Amino acid sequence: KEQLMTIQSEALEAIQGVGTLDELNTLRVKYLGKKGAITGVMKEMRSLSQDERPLIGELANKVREAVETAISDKTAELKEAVLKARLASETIDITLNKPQPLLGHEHPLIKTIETLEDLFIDMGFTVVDGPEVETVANNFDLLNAPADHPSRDLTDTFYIDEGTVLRTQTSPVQIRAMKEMGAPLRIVSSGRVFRSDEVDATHSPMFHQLEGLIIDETISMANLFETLNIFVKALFGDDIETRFRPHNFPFTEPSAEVDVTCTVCGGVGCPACHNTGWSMELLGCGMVHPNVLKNCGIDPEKYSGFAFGMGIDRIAMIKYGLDDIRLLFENDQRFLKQF
Ligand SMILES: Cc1ccc(OCc2nc(C(=O)N[C@H]3CCS(=O)(=O)C3)cs2)cc1
Repeated sequence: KEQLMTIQSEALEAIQGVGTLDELNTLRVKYLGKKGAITGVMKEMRSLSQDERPLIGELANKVREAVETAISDKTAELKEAVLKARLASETIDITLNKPQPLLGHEHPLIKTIETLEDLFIDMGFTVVDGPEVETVANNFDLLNAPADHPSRDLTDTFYIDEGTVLRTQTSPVQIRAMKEMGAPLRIVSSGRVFRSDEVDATHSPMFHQLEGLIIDETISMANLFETLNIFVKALFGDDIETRFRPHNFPFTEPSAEVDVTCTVCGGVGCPACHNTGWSMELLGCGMVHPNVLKNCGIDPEKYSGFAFGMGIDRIAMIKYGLDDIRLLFENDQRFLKQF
């Protein structure tokens, strides 16, 4: 009797103390197995008297049940603990903010080109494109540039060979369109142009230009002024004014350079416009020179037209308040991701 009670208290205490299912299994074998402690006592029952045997047998079963219950409870407890530990380690907090995918940004120059082209498309122009490597004829001769015109010099123009250049303006695209499509015509062309200028905060050997050209039977200087006025107000806002100063270009006569009131101070004068109140020479324009019409097979007696050109990089710099044109070409992510 004492043996059984000792076995029970040892077993129950040992079961309480185990940490893992393996240890618990070892205890189950130790107490309940074929060679276990309780089985051992049962075997010694033969030595007991007739009247003692049933008593001890009953007690032994009670001890076995107590140990089995304790083991199954502990098994459940340990399994529960294992499950809880596993759930804790595998918990995913869905409210954590995951790193956002890097989104692409449209380059400020592309945004400006798209804005400008959309404005002219809304005014009835068609966008045309052309090669960046051009013939001297399309880039100078057919544009009525005299043979000794300074713009032809190596200081201004990149030559591929004697008859081939990197275009210095997008005008050759308009020349090609005039030769291929004839009049009437309403086109804009934009793209990269190349000038072997000095490089500084406002000059780059490669920059971007947008040019427009209208040719029809009754085109006048008034149409030109109004078209550019509407364009400038659409781009910079209604209270921006334009000023046309006489100028001359080989490909237009008469010609004008266009100033617009400073987009920073609205015209009262500020550091951005050197206190003049004006953004100078934002674009140039003029009536297409009759020689240019003739060079492209269009009768200047029947047709007239106007043309204009602007530096897109310059407009982007004004629109986004940039002070160095090179920011547009360096591809510095810190700059680009702001747009
Ligand atoms: C057949 C054809 C006939 C005429 C043409 O005249 C295009 C024109 N461009 C300008 C002009 O001032 N352009 C400059 C503005 C700033 S810039 O980017 O440096 C170039 C005036 S008239 C074009 C094509």
